[in-house]
Parts: sequence; C-alpha cells; structure tokens
Amino acid sequence: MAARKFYQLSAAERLDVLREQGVLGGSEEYEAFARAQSHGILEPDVAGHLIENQISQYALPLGVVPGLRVNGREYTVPLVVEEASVVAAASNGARMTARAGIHAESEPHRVLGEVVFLSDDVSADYAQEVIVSRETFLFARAEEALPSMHARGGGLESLEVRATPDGRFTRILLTINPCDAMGANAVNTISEALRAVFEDWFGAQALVAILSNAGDDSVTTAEVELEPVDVAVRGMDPQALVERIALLSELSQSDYLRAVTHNKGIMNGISSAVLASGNDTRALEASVHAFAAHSGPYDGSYQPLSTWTVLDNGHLFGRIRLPLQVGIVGGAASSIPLAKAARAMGAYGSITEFKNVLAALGLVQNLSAIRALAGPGIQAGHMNLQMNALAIAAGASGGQIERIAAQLRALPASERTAARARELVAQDEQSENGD
Ligand SMILES: CC(C)(COP(=O)([O-])OP(=O)([O-])OC[C@H]1O[C@@H](n2cnc3c(N)ncnc32)[C@H](O)[C@@H]1OP(=O)([O-])[O-])[C@@H](O)C(=O)NCCC(=O)NCCSC(=O)C[C@@](C)(O)CC(=O)[O-]
Ligand SMILES: NC(=O)C1=CN([C@@H]2O[C@H](COP(=O)(O)OP(=O)(O)OC[C@H]3O[C@@H](n4cnc5c(N)ncnc54)[C@H](O)[C@@H]3O)[C@@H](O)[C@H]2O)C=CC1
Repeated sequence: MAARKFYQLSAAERLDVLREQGVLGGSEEYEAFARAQSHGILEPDVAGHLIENQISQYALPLGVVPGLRVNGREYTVPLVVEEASVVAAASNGARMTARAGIHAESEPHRVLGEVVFLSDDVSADYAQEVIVSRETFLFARAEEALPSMHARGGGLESLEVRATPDGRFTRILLTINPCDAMGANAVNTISEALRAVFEDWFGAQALVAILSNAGDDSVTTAEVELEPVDVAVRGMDPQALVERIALLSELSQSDYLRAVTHNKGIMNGISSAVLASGNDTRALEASVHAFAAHSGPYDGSYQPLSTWTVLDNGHLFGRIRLPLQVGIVGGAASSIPLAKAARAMGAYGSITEFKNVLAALGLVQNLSAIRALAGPGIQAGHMNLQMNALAIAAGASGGQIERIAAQLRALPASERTAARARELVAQDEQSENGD
C-alpha cells in the first residue's frame, strides 16, 4: 500500500511527523500543540475537517464592548483580539458617544460577480447586445443555479457589461443580492453557471468567473455629533482638544503614512468583531483597504475611512464610510459554536443592522485612538493595559500577573522591558517561597 500523504494523516500523526522532522520547536511546543488539540474548544474531528493539514487549535480571548448606542438601540458587541487596549478603547468610545448616539445606514447589501473574456475574443459591444437580447434566459439560469436564494427574494439582480479601463478585457458584471449571507459562495455559484452559458454563446473560453471583493456599491455610513465635553480629557481645554482631533483627521487626508495607521485603528474594532462572528476577515479587509485606496479625491490616493470636523457650533462631527463584506448567516458560524454564540449575542436582527453596528464600532474605536493622540498620547493608556501581556510573556501566572503588571506600571516607561519583567517575576517567586 502506498504511504499516506501528509494531508491524509490524523492530526496526532501529523504532529509526530513534524516532531520527527524537527520543525515543531522542542518538546514544549509539541506539548502546547497536542494539549490545545485535545483540550481546545472545538471537537478535534470538527477542527480537523474545517481546514487542511490541521494539527492543533488556536485560542484568542473574546471580550465585549458594552453600551454601543446605534440608531437608538444599545448593543453589546463581542470582539476577539490579541491586542491589549482595543476593547478598552472601543468601550471608551462607546461611553463617549452614548449621550449623542450614533446614526448609521447601509446601502442595500449586494455583491458583484464578474465573468471575464479577452476583448479580442468577445468585444464589450457584442457581449452587451447578446445579453440584452437574452436577459430573460440568463435570469432563469441564475435562478436555477441557486433556487434557495431566489426563493428568499435574493439572487441575480442585474447584468452589466463593462470593458476594463485599458480595453483589454470584457467584463460581464453580475450584481447579486445574497440576502443575509456574505455571499461569496452564492455569487461564485451563479457566476460559474452563467459562465458556461456565455462560453457556449460566444464560442470562447472565459478567463475567470468569480466574485469581486470590491464593495464600493454597498457602502455603510455612520455619523456622530459630539459636544466637546463628551470627549474631554483631564487637564486639557475641550475645545482645543476637538480642534486637534479635526487637525489629525486633516493630516490623515494629506499624509498617506498617517492614513494607513488611522485606518488600522478603525479596523482594530471592526476586524475583531468580524472575527468573533465567524466571518471571513480577509474578504473584509481586502474590500475595506481597496475602498480606501480609490474613494478619495483621485483614484489611487489611499484615504482615511473616517473624517472628523468641527462644526460652526463648536461640536465635533465624525463620519465613517466603508464597505463591509459580512453575513449574519453562513460562513464558519454554523461549525464554530462560539462564532454562533457571538452572532446570537450581538442580536443583529438583519444584515443591515450588523453592518451599521460594525461601522459605528469602527467610528468609536477611531475616536478613542485619535482623542488619545490629540491629548495625552497613545502610550499612557495603551501601555498601561499592555503590562499584563508583558507580565505573562515573562512567565507570570495566576495572581502573579496582576502583581507584576502593577509593578511594571509603576516604573518609568523606559524600564518597562521584558528583562525587567523577568527580574520581577523571579523576585516575586523568591518572596512567595519565603527565600
Ligand atoms: C486605554 C484607554 C481606554 C484608557 O482610558 P482612560 O481615559 O485613561 O481611562 P479611564 O479610566 O478614564 O476610562 C475611560 C473609559 O475607558 C474604558 N476603559 C478604561 N479602562 C478599561 C479597561 N481596563 N477595560 C475596559 N474598558 C476600559 C471604560 O469605558 C472607561 O469608562 P468607565 O466605564 O470607567 O466610565 C484610553 O487611553 C484609550 O481609549 N486609548 C486608545 C487606545 C487604543 O486605541 N488602543 C489600540 C491600540 S493602538 C493602535 O493599534 C492604533 C492606533 C492608535 O495607532 C491608531 C491611530 O494611530 O489612529
Ligand atoms: N473572495 C472571497 O471573499 C471568497 C470567500 N469565500 C468564503 O465564502 C463564505 C461566504 O459565502 P456565503 O455564500 O455567504 O456563505 P455560505 O456558503 O455559508 O452560504 C450561506 C448559506 O446560508 C443559507 N441561508 C440560510 N438563510 C439565509 C438567508 N436568510 N440569507 C442568505 N442565505 C441564507 C444559504 O442558502 C447558503 O447555504 C465564507 O466562508 C468565505 O470565507 C469563498 C470564496 C471566495
């Protein structure tokens, strides 16, 4: 019998192979992988069937942002993230915007598919002519490909032919309503079904039939108007603070280097909430950053996803606009129990509601970050919370974590190092042992 390939082995067998190859690290790493596999949250056979070449499981903390007020409702939003201060900052943002509340709205949830031919094989004009004359057949074929989506009121909504800007390719664009799902699989199924029809009619092979992660036609907007006192920082004039926040916002419009970091701050909250919900974070982020790269004054200028301005009445006005390729059904949530629980806890009654909450979360996350930057700086708040992670990395466990973190916080910033944390852990152990 032929030897089984790596991907045909069990998780335990794969671990053994990797140990023999010496690529696992040491026995400590082997133990860590093996323990997480048997004591992880997922049943080992579920984990082993979700991805390929699986050897272990990976856990991250799940936290919540309480009291995020969006469109008159209060949400408790679950986040999964490894970075200290993200949840605290989002909670801080929810607190600062609770009085005013955030208003959010989403354009209809749609995803684009594209079937692409070389324009030498199929000209845009010809494709257009054929599609217009046989539209009824194409819609019937799309319905046949995914009858359940059609029955829900979704499915193919429109067909449009657009050549690429350089004229080399003819794209047939399919606008699809995936109802409450993110829609990638739905769009791919319909696109491939129509590809076969087009190839038959045109007598040419399509280059590709796939969804586009560009979400420019399905954008969510969230806005908030705050009084300076809502964002006040001790020891600083609130009006001067909001003026500095607005200036920081202008900087991110002028300076690409700052825009990237500004958007990273926004995605701190959104990506973490999307991860918690069992949605595809790669699709989300590709879509968001592509939008940021061509939604500005000229195509190709990477822009901030949010802006903050001071209104004539002295209030601070914030607005965020971005596409959110997510779903409240489908994806990994049906197989990952905690993702399912996180979706249920978010209590998003519709896909629009989920997107509105995500955009609001991004806006308040951004507010906390730039308020800190415009005020005391980021390190004071962020590094305070980061001290727990430093203590854990230095080997602290149980009640020691809080003790060491408190000692680290009391040190000047320049002395809060890994080496110093290890020294403190060693001293703590000595005193615990009565040495
Ligand atoms: C860190 C804080 C919140 C401290 O904030 P603070 O004002 O020093 O602390 P506070 O004790 O006055 O707390 C204010 C509120 O923050 C929340 N809060 C406070 N502490 C906790 C905690 N332990 N757990 C949960 N929530 C917490 C909580 O809502 C609290 O209100 P309260 O409930 O007490 O009335 C503040 O300094 C802050 O918001 N900083 C921003 C931190 C941040 O953005 N971190 C992300 C990592 S940095 C990054 O990745 C991106 C960045 C910053 O570069 C993006 C950019 O450049 O734009
Ligand atoms: N480029 C990309 O972004 C790609 C992403 N993917 C993956 O595709 C998955 C997302 O695709 P989907 O089609 O959203 O998920 P999916 O394949 O899980 O489909 C959603 C399922 O939910 C059912 N459903 C039940 N109630 C529904 C309702 N009210 N509205 C809509 N559907 C309902 C649908 O019939 C369907 O079976 C993600 O796992 C993603 O990682 C796959 C290929 C490419």
